[in-house]
Amino acid sequence: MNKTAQTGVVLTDIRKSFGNVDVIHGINLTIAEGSFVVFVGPSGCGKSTLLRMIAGLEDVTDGEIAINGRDVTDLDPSERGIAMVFQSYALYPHMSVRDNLAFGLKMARTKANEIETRVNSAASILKIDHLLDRRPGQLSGGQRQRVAIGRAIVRQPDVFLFDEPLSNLDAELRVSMRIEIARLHRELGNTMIYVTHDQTEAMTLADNIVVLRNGRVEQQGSPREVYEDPNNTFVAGFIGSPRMNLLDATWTGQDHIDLAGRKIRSPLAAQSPQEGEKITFGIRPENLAVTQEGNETIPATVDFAEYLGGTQYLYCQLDDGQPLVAEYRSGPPIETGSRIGLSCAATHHRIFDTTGTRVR
Ligand SMILES: Nc1ncnc2c1ncn2[C@@H]1O[C@H](COP(=O)(O)OP(=O)(O)OP(=O)(O)O)[C@@H](O)[C@H]1O
Repeated sequence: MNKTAQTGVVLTDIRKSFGNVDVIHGINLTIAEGSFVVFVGPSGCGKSTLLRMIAGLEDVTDGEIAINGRDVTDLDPSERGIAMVFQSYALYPHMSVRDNLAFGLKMARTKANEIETRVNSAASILKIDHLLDRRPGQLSGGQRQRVAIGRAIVRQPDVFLFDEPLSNLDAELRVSMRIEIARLHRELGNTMIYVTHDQTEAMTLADNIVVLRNGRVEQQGSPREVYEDPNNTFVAGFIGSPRMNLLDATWTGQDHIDLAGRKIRSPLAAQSPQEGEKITFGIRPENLAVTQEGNETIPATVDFAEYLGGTQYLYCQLDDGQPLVAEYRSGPPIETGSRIGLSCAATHHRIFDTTGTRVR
């Protein structure tokens, strides 16, 4: 299909090099109109570079970017129908909030009454009406970030781009601003593309997550898909906190694996590894059942029991020395140093081959 006939944001074989260093290696992505997409990945994986190329703040070395059916690859940022919110707020300190909100519209020669309508509407959506006459220096961090978002709203863009907008805020404010941004998306319904290295932010905001590593897409899917059905050990280990346990094990055939000297039944689908083949056995902390040590369970020693009130994270060691985290919710707290037994239903087993690719 012709890429420019599609709505939303379509990236076709996007590449980026800085000098002779290739940082984005041919990314193809379709971001549906009206969706909230989050780019996540470790530091340096190319999240911001990709966002800045969509914004037009960075040239693409090769490939095409289309927004709502228009090829914008070579257009200036102001011609793309986007508005970007930066981590640093980028407000003008000598101007009032009202003038900060209005500035871009004035530059674009928007009529005064139209500016007033849009500024008042954005201020009302963001609940900053009472702050319009203040200067940025007289605002809290959270209020400044609202003004920065307001400046994007008044431009009525097709696509909002957020580059780690909450990372300068303290933990509590980050949570409340996260809820605000989710509300904003529901109210406005625009396409939003959001960059963060915080996978909790990604999970809670996104309807679609793009997991990046070294300038490549490792997986794109709903939060549930990337959490429940990671393509590989990288995604499995990156999404989720505490992360999925990824343990060395051996496929022993006849629907069994050997983990730390214990045989576990784990029926494998069509792509079974060879008998005796090494595999990586993945299991989320919350899917481990903690009981007393016994024949039917995997024995472990609790190195550290973290008590969080409603739940406990048990940092354990299997008898072959492999570390593992188990989440424990029922029963009285377990003490550091305890011996426990672990079990897990086969539906929660995730099996990866030696290349890290998921086989089940
Ligand atoms: N102007 C530049 N010149 C040279 N290399 C750059 C430039 N900008 C970014 N890079 C490199 O490109 C790669 C991707 O950087 P980018 O900022 O996109 O990563 P990121 O995933 O956003 O990281 P972070 O989470 O740390 O912000 C990094 O290796 C970085 O060093």
